[in-house]
Amino acid sequence: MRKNIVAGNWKMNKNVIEAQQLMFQLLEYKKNNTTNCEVWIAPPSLYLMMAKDLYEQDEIGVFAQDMSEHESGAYTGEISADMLDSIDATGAIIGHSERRQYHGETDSHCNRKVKLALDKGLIPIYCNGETLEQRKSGQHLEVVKNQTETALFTLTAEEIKKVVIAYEPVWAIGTGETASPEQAQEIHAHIRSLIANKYGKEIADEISILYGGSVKPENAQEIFSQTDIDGGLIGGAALKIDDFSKIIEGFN
Ligand SMILES: O=C(CO)COP(=O)(O)O
Repeated sequence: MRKNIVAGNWKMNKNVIEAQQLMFQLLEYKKNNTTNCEVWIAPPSLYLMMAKDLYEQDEIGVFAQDMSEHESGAYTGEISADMLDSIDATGAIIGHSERRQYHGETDSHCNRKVKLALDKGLIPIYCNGETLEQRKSGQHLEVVKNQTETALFTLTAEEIKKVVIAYEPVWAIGTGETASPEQAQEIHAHIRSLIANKYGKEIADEISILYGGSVKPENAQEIFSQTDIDGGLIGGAALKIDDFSKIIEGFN
């Protein structure tokens, strides 16, 4: 079902004490405030069980930042869908541009990961988005189309409904440069229409599409107010409770 979501991708930040502190702060915030969106976090995988123990009532969704394309076995360093399921994780981010850039991840890998996640009842947050070069040369719509089709269009209608998509233009990640609300809206509408063409409008209207890339307390509200933007995947500004809570309030 299409819902409003603010998700924090902590990336490779925070030691265990700092992570625990931020998890506590978020829980306190959730207990004391009514939020008009779901609140999810993706801490480093080392801390996922700690988050699950703390959020006893599933107040906050707990996501891995990545997940293996293999089911089990000799894959040193990897975490499987089955393992995430066994700790009752909510889901996993899949295909983040940093995984693509530094770890050679492709949309074919993403396709396998998304399927494995869905098979275990995990929510995949599938990330796509163009580079600066691709945008400058006017290829952004085509790039996002190819990414979306390769990674997701082998899914059934029932499966794709459960996927959350995060459009994250690479040039806006960690750079302080945000896509304008209009630029983001254009791509979000594009993604939704691709899904509508393949699966029908009813299905497309059920899918949450998040924007990621330098979302801050100052710009969250305007971004979230766009028709096809259902929330944000937040990096740097998810690391401080004050900033993250103000972004959540972008939905108030
Ligand atoms: O990559 C991101 C979230 O996954 C966005 O990061 P920033 O919010 O730091 O730009």
